[in-house]
Amino acid sequence: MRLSQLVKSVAVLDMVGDVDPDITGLFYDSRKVQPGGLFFALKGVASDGYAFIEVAVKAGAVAVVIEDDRTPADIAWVRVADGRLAMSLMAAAFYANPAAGLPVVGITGTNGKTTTTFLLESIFEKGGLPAAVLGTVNYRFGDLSIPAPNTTPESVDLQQTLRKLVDAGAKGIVMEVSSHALQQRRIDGCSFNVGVFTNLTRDHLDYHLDMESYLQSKTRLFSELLVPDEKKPERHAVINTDDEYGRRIAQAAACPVVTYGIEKSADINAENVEFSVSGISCTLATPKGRIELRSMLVGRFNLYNIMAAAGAGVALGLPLESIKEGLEHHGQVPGRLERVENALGVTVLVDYAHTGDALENVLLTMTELKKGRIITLFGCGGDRDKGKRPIMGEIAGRYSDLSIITSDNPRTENPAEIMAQVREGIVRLGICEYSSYEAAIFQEKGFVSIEQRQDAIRLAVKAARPGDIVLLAGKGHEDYQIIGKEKFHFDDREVAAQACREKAGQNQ
Ligand SMILES: CC(=O)N[C@H]1[C@@H](OP(=O)(O)OP(=O)(O)OC[C@H]2O[C@@H](n3ccc(=O)[nH]c3=O)[C@H](O)[C@@H]2O)O[C@H](CO)[C@@H](O)[C@@H]1O[C@H](C)C(=O)N[C@@H](C)C(=O)N[C@H](CCC(=O)O)C(=O)O
Ligand SMILES: Nc1ncnc2c1ncn2[C@@H]1O[C@H](COP(=O)(O)OP(=O)(O)OP(=O)(O)O)[C@@H](O)[C@H]1O
Ligand SMILES: N[C@H](CCC[C@H](N)C(=O)O)C(=O)O
Ligand SMILES: [Mg+2]
Repeated sequence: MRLSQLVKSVAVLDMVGDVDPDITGLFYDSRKVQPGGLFFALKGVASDGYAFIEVAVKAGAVAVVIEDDRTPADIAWVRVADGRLAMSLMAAAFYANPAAGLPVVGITGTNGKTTTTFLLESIFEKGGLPAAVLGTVNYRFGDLSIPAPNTTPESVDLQQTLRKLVDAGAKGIVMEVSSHALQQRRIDGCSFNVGVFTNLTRDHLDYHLDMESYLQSKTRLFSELLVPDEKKPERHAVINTDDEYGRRIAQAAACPVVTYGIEKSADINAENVEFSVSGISCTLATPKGRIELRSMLVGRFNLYNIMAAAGAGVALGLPLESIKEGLEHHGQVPGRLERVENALGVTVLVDYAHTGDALENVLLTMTELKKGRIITLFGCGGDRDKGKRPIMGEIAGRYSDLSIITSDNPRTENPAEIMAQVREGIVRLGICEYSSYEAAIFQEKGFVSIEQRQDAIRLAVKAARPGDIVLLAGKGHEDYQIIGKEKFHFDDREVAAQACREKAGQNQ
């Protein structure tokens, strides 16, 4: 595609170059530029992309997009006010707007996005619209599964992936929209039909700095990206109005809002709710009618996810029967309260709770359902929000009989320091600290710190008695551990299964 054609999709401030090069690819990282590429020189947190123009040109870039007053020599360039926005719009144009003609649902919020995408994928399927799904676990459609380095990919990768999945036959798109993606305009080239808000609680304050800024980035989806237009005149916001931030977002929405909630009266409410170890049964009252539902998902927080998915289905005008079937017959959401089968009589669950709110919700559910004791193992990721560490420590300590602090993905931080910050939260409860030997035979409420996650999981299994719940939190579906800048294979489910087999073998 010619550069002049590509720039039609953006507001150009200035443009220089005697030729109109044919652009064969879009790149935002000089290290990945291919000959014929258009390079976007973006100002980032860690570096300024302008500094890499020379490298990009050497690698074959034929034009650059810049967002400041400097002017590169000997290369065609385009100046725009916001490079990331321009990149999103150009990427959509370059890949022939894969999302334009399809129903597209974007889900945002601190917790519950991945779970809700799985429910919606199932609803779309039952409604005869097999959907492409992009989120934390992977980017997928049918047999195609692409690894997901980020929950929401950078705009160029997003549009390229959507093109691939739509060409493979996807009839709808369901995607998680992270606050980073909203802030960085990764999704501005996508035309959404429905936006879903799940909830907002503390996370990512390393990046957003405070809750107001975090809220503002989430709000963009509803106030700026769901404005009805001639291409998509029917757009809807589906919002959890039990959440105080949800109520504020509903007021800022640029399109009709479908509200849902358990506590407050909303367009979608749940009646006759029964929670048990085997799932949730309830009647969903929706503007289109009632749905009698039996879900295999466990816990009150999952009822919110069910209502979010039902709300999106209703907003899209899908038949109630498809919504019911989709919600009742979906696969296991990987690493979300995923059971590790064992012969010990212990309920071993792997879960992705990596925020205080998620951990509290899961532990409240466990507290309601428990027959024995609760053993919780978790850590906190490095190079991420430090403030949530003691909060998570305190929550684990409050609800668990034994808390095991361990390493998550330490990244470039020292795991022992991260664990010490988690420990501060538990210590303030005055709970007894055990050695690993004492923890294995614990009688009283206590906690222990074990840095190697594998050893920590073995200890959790060793300490468990029949009837106990072992919750392995924070890494969910992840099959790796990031230490320094390297990724090593690590899967809580595999390690726990092995530990259970070993213990069962010793018991015989
Ligand atoms: C904090 C954050 O979101 N950072 C993203 C951001 O980086 P940045 O703007 O700071 O980039 P930078 O490193 O300063 O570099 C500036 C520019 O120079 C370029 N560059 C850099 C070096 C070089 O040699 N050549 C070159 O061209 C970079 O590619 C970039 O375009 O833009 C980069 C390019 O798109 C992203 O790769 C990067 O994501 C990093 C890897 C990341 O870890 N992001 C996480 C926090 C994230 O996005 N998470 C969310 C939420 C997860 C959830 O809770 O579900 C997600 O959607 O996954
Ligand atoms: N609606 C909810 N409210 C609070 N906690 C939830 C909710 N749904 C799930 N959780 C908890 O949060 C964890 C993460 O859930 P899920 O992966 O669905 O969220 P997410 O928003 O996709 O997270 P991420 O930001 O990491 O992508 C779950 O493992 C569970 O512990
Ligand atoms: N998408 C989340 C995942 C956190 C998972 C946890 N295991 C960690 O590495 O911190 C994030 O980037 O904050
Ligand atoms: Mg997710």
